[in-house]
Amino acid sequence: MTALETASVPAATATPALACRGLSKRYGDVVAVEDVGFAIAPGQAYGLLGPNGAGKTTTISMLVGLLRPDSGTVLVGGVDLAADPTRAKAKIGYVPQEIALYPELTGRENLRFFGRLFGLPRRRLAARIDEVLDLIGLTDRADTKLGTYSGGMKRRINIGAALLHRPEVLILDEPTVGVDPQSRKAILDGVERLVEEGMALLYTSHYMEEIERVCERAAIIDHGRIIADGTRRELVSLVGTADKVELVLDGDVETAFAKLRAVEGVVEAARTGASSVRLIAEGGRYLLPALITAVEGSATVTATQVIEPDLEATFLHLTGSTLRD
Ligand SMILES: Nc1ncnc2c1ncn2[C@@H]1O[C@H](COP(=O)(O)OP(=O)(O)OP(=O)(O)O)[C@@H](O)[C@H]1O
Repeated sequence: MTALETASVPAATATPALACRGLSKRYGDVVAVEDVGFAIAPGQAYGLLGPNGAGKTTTISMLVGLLRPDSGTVLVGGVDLAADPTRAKAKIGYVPQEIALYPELTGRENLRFFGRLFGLPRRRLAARIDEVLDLIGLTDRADTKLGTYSGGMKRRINIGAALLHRPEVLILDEPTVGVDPQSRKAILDGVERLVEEGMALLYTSHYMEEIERVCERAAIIDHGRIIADGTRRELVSLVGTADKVELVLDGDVETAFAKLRAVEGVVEAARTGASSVRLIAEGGRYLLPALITAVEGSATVTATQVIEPDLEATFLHLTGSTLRD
């Protein structure tokens, strides 16, 4: 079961770790972000899912105080970012897409450098670096030069740097783009651990599998606007409850196809090959026995696949384009 499926709605009374309302930003004629708003409770992971250019990075830049919004407000742990930027920013750990680290220093030395920048006292910092290295799974490589690290390991050090000052909110902008599978796993595992420990997380990605795994709730963002938000269940229900059912048949496929089309619940049917058909069916996963029975006497079903609606399907449904366009 994914995080999105087990979501619980946070108590309305809790102060959100991060909240924004009415955020908008234009670049000349380009509306990069328009009227974006959401709230993330402590211990909750919130996803921003959208294709490249949807406005995710612009949104984040406004949330972390790097870009002044044309309009809208940002509250970090109840602190207004515009009114008290120092206190608000101290609660945020931000990991940008670009990696900015020192290749001649070791992983540990890079973390020490960033810790000193944050003004963390030397003794507390050493212990905190050990904790962070454990969390990002790089204790073993901590004392080798960063220049020898893979892209994914560098990204993990970048995440570690953002965690040193124990932020209340972690903001990750496409953290797994271009990283190796081992680092991807380490990043996702580490992030899940942090959320379990009570950190609020904002996670942007155009990989819907990651959003589904990590985030309780998500917003689908396209052309700068949030076009839908909610739990996975709420989001996919926008597509309807129909499943895609693919069958491979052996026998008189033409007759079997005609019989399948007539089964109650089948809303669409297409031949996808000499012996294969694709059906769109309400509750398709429960309809399989009826489909198999329906073709008896004409053909036998030799393989089946049921594809339930996912966030990708939701995105396609809402925007008419795929996430990876
Ligand atoms: N500095 C800028 N000047 C002009 N236009 C910009 C600028 N930054 C972003 N844009 C435009 O604003 C829109 C949103 O861009 P943004 O980078 O926020 O999208 P994104 O979802 O983060 O995509 P990506 O993952 O590719 O960064 C795009 O149309 C982009 O071209």
